[in-house]
Amino acid sequence: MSADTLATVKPAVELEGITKRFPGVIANHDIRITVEPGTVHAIVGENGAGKSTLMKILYGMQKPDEGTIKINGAEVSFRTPSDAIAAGIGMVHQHFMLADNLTVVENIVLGTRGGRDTASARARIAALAESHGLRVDPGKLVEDLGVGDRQRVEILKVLYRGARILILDEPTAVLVPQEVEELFQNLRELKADGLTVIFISHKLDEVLDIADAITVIRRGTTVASVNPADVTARQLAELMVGSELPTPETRESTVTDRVAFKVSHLTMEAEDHRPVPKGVEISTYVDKLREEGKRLLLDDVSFEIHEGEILGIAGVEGNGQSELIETIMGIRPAHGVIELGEHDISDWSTLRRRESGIGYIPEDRHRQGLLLEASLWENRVLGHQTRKPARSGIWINRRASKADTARIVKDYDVRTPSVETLALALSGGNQQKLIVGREMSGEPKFLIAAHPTRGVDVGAQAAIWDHLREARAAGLAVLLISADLDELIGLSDTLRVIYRGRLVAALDPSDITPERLGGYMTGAIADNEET
Ligand SMILES: Nc1ncnc2c1ncn2[C@@H]1O[C@H](COP(=O)(O)OP(=O)(O)OP(=O)(O)O)[C@@H](O)[C@H]1O
Repeated sequence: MSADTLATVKPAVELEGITKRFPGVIANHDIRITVEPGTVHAIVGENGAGKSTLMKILYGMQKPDEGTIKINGAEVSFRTPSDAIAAGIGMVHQHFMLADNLTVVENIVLGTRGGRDTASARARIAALAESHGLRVDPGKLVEDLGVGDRQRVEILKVLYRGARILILDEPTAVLVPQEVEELFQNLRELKADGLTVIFISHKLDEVLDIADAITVIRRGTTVASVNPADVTARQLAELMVGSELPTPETRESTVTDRVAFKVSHLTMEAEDHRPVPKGVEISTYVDKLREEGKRLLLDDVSFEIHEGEILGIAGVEGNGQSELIETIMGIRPAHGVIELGEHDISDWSTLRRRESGIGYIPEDRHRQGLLLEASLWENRVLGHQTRKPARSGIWINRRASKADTARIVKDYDVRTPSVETLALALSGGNQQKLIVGREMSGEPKFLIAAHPTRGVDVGAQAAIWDHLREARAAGLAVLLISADLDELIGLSDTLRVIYRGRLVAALDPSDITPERLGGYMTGAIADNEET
């Protein structure tokens, strides 16, 4: 673009003096951001800094109390997301909103006028995909697509609705390094085509890699707008938190020889669960299932975790991680044996498993982790009703529960006006900190940590890692499942990879790079062991 045309081009988005108040909290205060067209503009900030609120305002989901929004120089006032879409804004959510049982084309046209898979719809999608370099097979069922492809479908979906300004909410949280590189390539092409991308992320090195401009939000207000060429990731993190950060400690093994948790030959069929016929060995039965060509969601999974050990399981989402966790928690049946310490717990109820010392940080904090309509202290008690501090005789001890919630709020730096606040009023990262605090407070013997720091900022992430390391040093056994490869490599004592329901590799975390790990996860590097 030449200097003459630049002078006449209006900013794609101008936010001027945006303020949004909730009871007891000012989520946004006098926010000022200018996003130039044809750029990737990153917005970074701690948990609860106000990023989501701001994006909801820009996407018409919430109304600001004060301030103006201009799109391409014209002032707008959105009442609903449809208004924002009509103005050329598209939102790609972190959790994909696709129907698994429909094809790529059907998903893209769903909900648009016409809304059917017609030849002209197909032609338009093919043209969009071609011109923006968004490679994906239009006739495939979404359930057969990998995570990176699904994200491309989400991007195509908003482009199909005419978006010229795309908001991406933590788009790399679910991707392996190779997919991140592909996404960035896609974003560069979109930018070259004159589209504008607003990119929300906690991963500062990625932000520095892809963004043309970065705005830092702290405690609801814009504190800095920086050029990525002028800052390091560390300086950016310090701008975000307003103080200096701790450095990661060196690894010291705390692994003992006492087995805390063990699973043997866990196998789950895609079809309905049927019991293993009497007198038949599980491994013989599994071989038979394989011979019959049955699709296995878990395929003969065996491992043990010692006291003081963190076992990390890497894998692209959808390769059996959820099934594994659900089986261990007693939510979904599978063949095989599960042991906690001395006990065979395969037939125990979920409640009994929890009461016997299994802690669980679930992967979906909204569906499994929190009652959003309940207060923080009530959420503290959730799933721990029968134990201290909740239980006092047959009653729930409110005073003790509230005091313990206040302790968690302090120890885990949960940003909230009070323990009476409803969970839904907390930012995503602060909800996560509350769950981690609650599950660690139950003093579990064995902890399932599924994406324990998803959506939390660098400061809170370091704090959660410290808590996990401390508990491990005190003898806790942890099963860590995470899409954050640095987290997996940094925390795990032992690392396995799950691919199509099978544990395919046993790796030494001190001797692996995220890129090689990504290779195992996508099947590009084959098994390094047979069982
Ligand atoms: N509906 C609501 N009611 C009350 N308070 C709210 C509501 N939505 C957000 N808040 C508060 O506004 C503040 C900003 O939250 P927001 O979700 O915008 O933060 P964020 O920067 O997106 O955080 P994260 O990185 O954790 O997702 C927080 O203190 C949050 O508790």
